[in-house]
Amino acid sequence: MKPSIILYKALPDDLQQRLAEHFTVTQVANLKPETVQQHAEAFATAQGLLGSSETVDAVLLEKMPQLRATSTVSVGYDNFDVDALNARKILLMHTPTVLTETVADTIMALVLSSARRVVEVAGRVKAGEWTSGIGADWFGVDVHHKTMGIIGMGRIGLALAQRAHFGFGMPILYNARHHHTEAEARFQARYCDLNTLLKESDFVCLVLPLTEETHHLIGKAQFAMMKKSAIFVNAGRGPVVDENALVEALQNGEIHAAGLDVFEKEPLPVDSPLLSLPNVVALPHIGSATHETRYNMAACAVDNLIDALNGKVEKNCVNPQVVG
Ligand SMILES: NC(=O)C1=CN([C@@H]2O[C@H](COP(=O)(O)OP(=O)(O)OC[C@H]3O[C@@H](n4cnc5c(N)ncnc54)[C@H](O)[C@@H]3O)[C@@H](O)[C@H]2O)C=CC1
Ligand SMILES: O=C(O)C(=O)CO
Repeated sequence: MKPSIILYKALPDDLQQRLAEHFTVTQVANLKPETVQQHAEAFATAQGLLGSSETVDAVLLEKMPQLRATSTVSVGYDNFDVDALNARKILLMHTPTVLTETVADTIMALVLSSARRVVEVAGRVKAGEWTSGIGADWFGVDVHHKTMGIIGMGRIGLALAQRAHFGFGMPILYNARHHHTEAEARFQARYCDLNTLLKESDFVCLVLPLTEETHHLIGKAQFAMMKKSAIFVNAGRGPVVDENALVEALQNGEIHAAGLDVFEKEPLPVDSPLLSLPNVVALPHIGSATHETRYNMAACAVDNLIDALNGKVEKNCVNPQVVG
């Protein structure tokens, strides 16, 4: 008999078919308590769980006593209670690598659009304000050859450094938990402590996972250390930044501008003060959102679940130690 799984995300037809070849699939809209209750039997017998963005905590796991593997269509897994999964020896699979280059492209888009005020001035053109030659009030600031500081030199940080170094001639500073010899050799990236990075960078780019350690890592004191001309970019996770402190830093001119793909609360509330600041480019968490990459992530997540339920955890597994 095929193992049963819960699918809580719409997938392309061919991937849905691939899942159905291996599993008995129950598709649900989300993992809200009402949904779980409505499909109680399917949750009670499911050995696998595949989807993205929803919270997977100890309360949900209690409803899934047979669960052996979860597969998220994302590289970040801060929405999972990993301790609770480990305690039950449930595997957690994720999708690193397939999205790396696309997310690095998005970060460069944020760097360029916030520095050159692309969104703001394009809006002024559409509003009919371009009626004569433009003056300094339409100007931005240069990106090329400015110093880029990368907080979190992992897969995406490295792909960002590559773009900034080879494409824009930017000196790279970075902070991470370990020295990154590849970044140092290929891009002459210089390791520095966080405070030095904040003080010396023209662009401060955050590509960190959300953990207990990184929660509100960047707050009032950190914005105060940045240059007044600094542009702050966050494409990691919203809660790594104290958003009230960010708003204050932007309003008080402590930093020049911000480019943001992630927020403390998503979707960003329509009354967020960030939305009324002209020096903020706010995107709806589109780091990996291209047709190609979202397909590749979904395909990777499907393969990951098939592998995990067959005991194969050589790649894309967050907690392979729970096997055996
Ligand atoms: N905006 C978006 O759509 C996307 C956002 N992300 C976010 O980007 C994060 C990074 O992804 P990858 O580069 O693939 O992960 P990765 O695991 O390769 O890199 C993370 C880096 O952060 C460093 N790090 C972790 N804790 C740290 C700390 N306390 N201080 C300094 N450095 C620390 C690690 O050493 C590592 O170098 C994901 O966890 C996710 O939250 C990822 C994909 C898309
Ligand atoms: O993969 C992730 O972690 C995202 O944030 C979306 O691609």
